[in-house]
Amino acid sequence: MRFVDKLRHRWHAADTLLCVGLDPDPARFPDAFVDDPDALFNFCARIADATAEFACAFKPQIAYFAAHNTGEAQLQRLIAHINANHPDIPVVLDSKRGDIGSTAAQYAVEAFDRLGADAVTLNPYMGFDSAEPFLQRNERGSIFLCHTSNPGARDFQELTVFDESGAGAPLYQHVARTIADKWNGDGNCALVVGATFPEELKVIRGIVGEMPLLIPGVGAQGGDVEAVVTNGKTADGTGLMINSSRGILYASSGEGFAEAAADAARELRDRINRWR
Ligand SMILES: O=c1ccn([C@@H]2O[C@H](COP(=O)(O)O)[C@@H](O)[C@H]2O)c(=O)[nH]1
Repeated sequence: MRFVDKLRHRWHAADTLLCVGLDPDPARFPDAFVDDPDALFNFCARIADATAEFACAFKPQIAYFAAHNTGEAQLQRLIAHINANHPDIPVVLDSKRGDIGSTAAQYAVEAFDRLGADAVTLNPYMGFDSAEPFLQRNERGSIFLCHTSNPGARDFQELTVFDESGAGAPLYQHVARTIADKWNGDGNCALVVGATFPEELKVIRGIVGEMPLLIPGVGAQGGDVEAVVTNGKTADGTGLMINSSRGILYASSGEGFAEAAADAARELRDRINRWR
């Protein structure tokens, strides 16, 4: 099934807009994982199984795996585990790729063929030819950075740029408009918008119509759930993958870590649904 269809189906079937982020940091694992060579996989698989009923998507962040010798093999195994055991839940690989076309083609193979992700996060900075190898895989999702959640997002993303007609607008709005109008011919695009910028989120929703938005920044980064849902939802009360990673993964460092993660996921799912 196409990524966008899988996501839409999941929003409605499970009544959730929560994306569970998988950012495994061994320094924060419960003691039971200390001597486990497959700790990244085992920890994340337990979290995924415990939180699946509350999730519209899972988002593994590649850096937390690639930082370790056997990490990418464990990531591959984790995505295979999710695809086998939770086939209705799309996997978004957060790798923020972007390079010249020939190299981008290899990154597309990495994300979709080797790792088996349904969608991937991409940096649009290098332009259309850098995105094309991903866009051509139109059964998969291409999720472009638009307005990120970090304080430094302002450094470039809010600078005024001028298009060919001479009209000026902040760069993030130009990115949103270009992707919605020119890159999304197959309906397989989505955007990353930080929860920490709810006013900008409202503007972006106005530009992109029903396009799915991946929203990191609630939980540990302090984004406000009410503002995110109110400003970002579509007319039918969906349109969002609201991500929380550390707030769910490390809800407890004790033996009951998976149950604590499930409680945190349920609580956030419910808090999101209150404002839909
Ligand atoms: O603008 C962005 C884009 C991506 N991220 C990623 O999302 C998660 C957030 O983790 P929390 O623990 O919920 O803060 C993480 O993987 C980031 O790399 C982002 O935060 N902001």
